[in-house]
Order: sequence, then C-alpha cells, then structure tokens
Amino acid sequence: MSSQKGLEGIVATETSISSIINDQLTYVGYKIDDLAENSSFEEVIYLLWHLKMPTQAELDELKADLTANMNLDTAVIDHLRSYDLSSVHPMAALRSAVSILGLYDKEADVMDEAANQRKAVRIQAKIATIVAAFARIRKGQDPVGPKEDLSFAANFLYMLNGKEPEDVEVEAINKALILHADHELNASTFTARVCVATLSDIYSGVTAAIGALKGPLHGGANERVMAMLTDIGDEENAVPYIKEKIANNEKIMGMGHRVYKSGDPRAKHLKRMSERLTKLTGQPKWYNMSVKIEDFIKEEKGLPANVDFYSASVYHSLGIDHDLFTPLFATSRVSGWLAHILEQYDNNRLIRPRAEYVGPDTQDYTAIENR
Ligand SMILES: CC(=O)SCCNC(=O)CCNC(=O)[C@H](O)C(C)(C)COP(=O)(O)OP(=O)(O)OC[C@H]1O[C@@H](n2cnc3c(N)ncnc32)[C@H](O)[C@@H]1OP(=O)(O)O
Ligand SMILES: O=C([O-])CC(=O)C(=O)O
Repeated sequence: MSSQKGLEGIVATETSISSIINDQLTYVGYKIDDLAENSSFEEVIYLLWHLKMPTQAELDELKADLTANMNLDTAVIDHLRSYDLSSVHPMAALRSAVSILGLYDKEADVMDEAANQRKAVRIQAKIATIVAAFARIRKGQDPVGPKEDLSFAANFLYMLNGKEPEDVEVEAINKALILHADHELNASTFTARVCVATLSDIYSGVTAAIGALKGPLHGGANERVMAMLTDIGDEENAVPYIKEKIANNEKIMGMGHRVYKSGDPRAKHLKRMSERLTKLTGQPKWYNMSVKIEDFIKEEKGLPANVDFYSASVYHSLGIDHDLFTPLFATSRVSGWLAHILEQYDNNRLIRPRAEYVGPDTQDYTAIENR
C-alpha cells in the first residue's frame, strides 16, 4: 500500500456540481466566464443547489427566501458580543457562530431532503449577516438587518457598512461571490463532504469546512496577500521583496495552485476588477504592484496567480477590512459547500481512506517504571 501525498491527482468522488477540465472551470456545465459576466450570485446559488438555471419565478422565490432568513436570533448576536473582540479573528468567530446557529435551529438534526434544503437557505443567508454583524460589533456599532429590495451582494455591503452601496461596489461583490462559489473538490469542500458522509448534520459540515478554508494554503491566503502588499509598500520594492522571499524559500501568497498549471480562470476577472477599482479609488499602486509580482513569479517559478491574489486588492479598494477577506470568501463558498453536502447525502457512502503505516515495527509493552 503506498500513499499519494496530499491526495494529489486522486479522484475521490463523482459530482455534477462543478468541473475543472483543461484549466477551465464550469458550474453545472456553464462556463465561469459567462456566469461572472452575466449572472447574479442568487442565480448561481440556485444553479449549484438544483443543477439547473432558475426561471424568473424560481429566482424571485429564492431571493425573497434568502432575504427573509438573513436576520439573526438575538442569542447568536449576544454570542458574537461575548467574544474577545480585540483579538478574535473573524474566521474563528464565523466558525463558532455557525456552530451556534445549529443550536437554535430546531431542524438541525432532521435529515430529510426538504429540511436540508430549508437549512441550506438559512445557513447561506445567515452567514452573510454573521460576517457583517461581527465586523460592526467589534467596532462598537450595532448590527444592521437586511433590506427587502436589495440583492444578496448589496445586502451584504448594506449590513456591513450601514448604508446602501454604490452600483460599482455591488457589481464587484456580486462578481466576486460568483467566482468563489464553487471549485470542485477543494480542501474545504472535501472536508464538508467527509464530515457529512458520516451522516452528521449540515451545520457540522459547514463548520468543519470553515475551519479548512481558514488556513493560508486555502482561503486564508487572500488576507495574507494584502498583508504582503502592505509590507511591500510601493511598486519599486515589489520585485526585490519577492526575490528575498523566494531566496528564503518562503511561499508567495496567492500564487500557485494544485490543479491549475497554466492559470486560474477566475484570476483574470479579479485582475480586471482590481485594475478598475484601484484606479477609481486613486490607488493604482496596489494593482501595479500585484502585476509586477505576478509577472515575476510566472517568469521565475512558472506559477500562476490564483483566485486569492487579485481579490485582495479588489476587497481593499472596496474598503473591506483585511481580516474580513476570508469570511467574505466563506460567504460565497458556503453555496458550494451546501451543494456538495446535499449531493453527498443524496448518494452517500462513508469516506474512509487508508493510511500507509511508516512508524516503528511491532514493539513490546514496557511497564512505566521500567522505561
Ligand atoms: C482558493 C485557494 O485555496 S487557492 C490557494 C491559496 N493558497 C496560496 O496562495 C498559498 C500559496 N500557494 C501554495 O502554497 C501552493 O501553491 C498551493 C498550496 C496552493 C498548492 O500547492 P501544491 O500543489 O501542494 O504544491 P506544493 O506546495 O507542493 O509546491 C510545489 C512546488 O512549488 C513551489 N511553490 C508552490 N506555490 C508556491 C508559492 N506560492 N510561492 C513559492 N513557491 C511555491 C513549492 O515551494 C514547491 O517547490 P519545490 O518542489 O521546489 O519544493
Ligand atoms: O480548488 C482548490 O484547490 C483551491 C481553490 O482554488 C478554491 O477552493 O477555490
């Protein structure tokens, strides 16, 4: 029995939700480029959960359902207030808060398909509110509830900032939400599937997935990209800074990908958004710096920028706190996690691989006083 480190190249499940073939990403067969240019996040949620595009009536119903479920139980808000607001990372707050949500959902352990669909709507809606509410609470502000006539993207910004966003901001967040929604068997989605394949509940699956997304080799990279750009400071410093990191064998955040070798198809959309938004905000240096890093790493190491790289300067330009970048990723990716959880329940088998044992040979037990 031999192992494949990091399960590279292992096909662990079948899915009808998304695919990466020849470096092209599709959701249910629809190209990510078409969806990013033409669709709304709510339409993509529907697509991922039902494996078909919604009619107008179906879309309207989902939108209304999401908005109606965005409000949080006061017990959950009280919980957010009880955290150490000066030090708790918003991803840790989100992970704990989603677990808490499950405690207040009477259907948490009801396993039929209709109940799971209802819980999916509640979780998708409330995650956006938790991220926004926590961000406000830690600034000493009260949480703001959703507005009925706003889209998911607009409501997220409204609940975060307490004022209605500009069209350009809504467009950017809507596109970012679409681009991050699903990605085949990435680490957090696999985590969610492993968890619910034991027939554990949907809240456990999403909580586990948030934990996996938090790490810097996965979703946590976007916050670190911005930390790196901030550290670099100006365009002239970009290449010398990166050269030094490479010389020290350090990884450059937002660069490289397990699956894509020629390039991450989502990155070009975020790159264009970054160029536009950094110009609009009068801070083109974030974009220019990013391009220098991308070109250098491509040339030097042959590695492409991944989805996390340009999302950093996009979110920064939208005035979003840097430690909210990964929670924003989670607000989108939860749609994919939920789709995969429902798919896993639908055709379940326990996920239980084997390990190649490389420890010592059989050993004799020695009583503690003789060791
Ligand atoms: C949404 C997402 O999750 S996208 C990924 C977000 N994460 C990041 O951006 C973190 C930085 N990137 C990385 O750590 C990696 O590229 C990963 C984790 C994304 C994929 O990694 P893997 O497929 O496991 O490749 P692995 O880490 O084994 O790297 C292979 C080689 O490329 C190098 N490499 C990979 N990524 C980078 C990087 N970002 N910077 C510098 N070198 C890198 C490694 O050092 C290694 O070199 P070696 O063979 O000489 O030792
Ligand atoms: O798929 C992966 O390995 C990581 C990634 O890009 C994502 O989750 O979007």
